[in-house]
Amino acid sequence: MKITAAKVIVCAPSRNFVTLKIETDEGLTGIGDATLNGRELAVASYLTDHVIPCLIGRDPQQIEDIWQYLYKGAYWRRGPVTMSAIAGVDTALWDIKAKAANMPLYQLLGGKSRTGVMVYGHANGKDISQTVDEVLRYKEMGYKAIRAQSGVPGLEKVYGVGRGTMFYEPADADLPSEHDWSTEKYLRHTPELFDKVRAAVGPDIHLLHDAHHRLTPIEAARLGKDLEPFRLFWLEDTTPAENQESFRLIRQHTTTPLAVGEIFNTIWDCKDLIQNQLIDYIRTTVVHAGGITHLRRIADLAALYQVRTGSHGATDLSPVCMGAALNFDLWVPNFGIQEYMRHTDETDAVFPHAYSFKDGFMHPGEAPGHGVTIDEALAAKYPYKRAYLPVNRLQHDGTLTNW
Ligand SMILES: O=C(O)C(=O)C[C@H](O)[C@H](O)CO
Ligand SMILES: [Mg+2]
Repeated sequence: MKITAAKVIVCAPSRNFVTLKIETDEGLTGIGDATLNGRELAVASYLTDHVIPCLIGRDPQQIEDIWQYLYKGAYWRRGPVTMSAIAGVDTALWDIKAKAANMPLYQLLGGKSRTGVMVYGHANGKDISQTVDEVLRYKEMGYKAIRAQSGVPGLEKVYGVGRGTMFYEPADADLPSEHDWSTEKYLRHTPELFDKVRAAVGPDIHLLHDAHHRLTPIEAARLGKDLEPFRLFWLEDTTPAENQESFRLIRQHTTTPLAVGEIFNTIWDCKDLIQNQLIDYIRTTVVHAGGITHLRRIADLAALYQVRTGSHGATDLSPVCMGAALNFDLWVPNFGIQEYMRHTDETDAVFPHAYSFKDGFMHPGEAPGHGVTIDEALAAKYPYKRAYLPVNRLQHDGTLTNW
């Protein structure tokens, strides 16, 4: 088999997505997600100008060799743009291989390890009472795991609090909008939020929370301790993880399980965190961490240390990524949970898919490949529209801080 053509499709049905489509001389095609929120065109150019010319004529069945060729062959390794581009290729190649075998991708990876993929949904509200109501609504819809985020009194705009319900899109303007931040207000408010949420939802629902990189290690340690009575499934992204060592301090102070990794691109970003057992869940994804081929490597390392997977699944990861992730999740032995932020009907129409949700669990479906396709004619009706993530400033003096 040979790769005869490849193209990048950029479209914006409700938000921007970058999709790579690979064609072969045997008529089989595969698609991969290469979306990088706010930097979509950089990945599109990386693929069109630098990667696609290297793919033409290669055997698409040699997934490992092509992965190594793109990773080592560029000389310049790692980084979100490179690794999202490699992920787009890798996902499309796994799609082709599974279609050639006439199997859903999870079968090719080794078959299913579980009956379904437990996912967590996003409940949020402008204050505690609205957030509690939303958590109860998610429980009603069948979710077994729910992430709770709420507005903080005295802060105008906070990550995780949407303008509507059931859909949350943080990339909200064509230049970065500005949020305000006060760690003191947030640390005062969040334990109270979980006190109320836990009391309302009962002991059996898994509760999660995302601090979105905004704390220092010692502040994170304090939050972890304060949340211990409410038995969280995980506390996510408490502090930036460029310095993996900083998680040791948090770990020394709290038994609240820690999750991190949605912005990681390679195994090198989490090697120390995993080997020193400083985290409980690794959140790397198919699209931002080099595709199925590399994610499998990370999961295998994590398994040695009883760290489980909990892949990122926000709306900026396209349905193509979700389809691939669900196949991966159904197979991976050390699975923990999968994030599931529902896409809009517009997005779903452009990306018809075999996956489904029932009673808090998802299933990738039985279609050959990863089970997601793209309606190119419909995609063409939604041209790219620049949209950026916000930035954050400290409320008391305007210093730029982590968003
Ligand atoms: O889903 C999450 O946990 C996030 O933190 C979402 C991110 O803000 C989003 O993917 C940024 O593009
Ligand atoms: Mg997050």
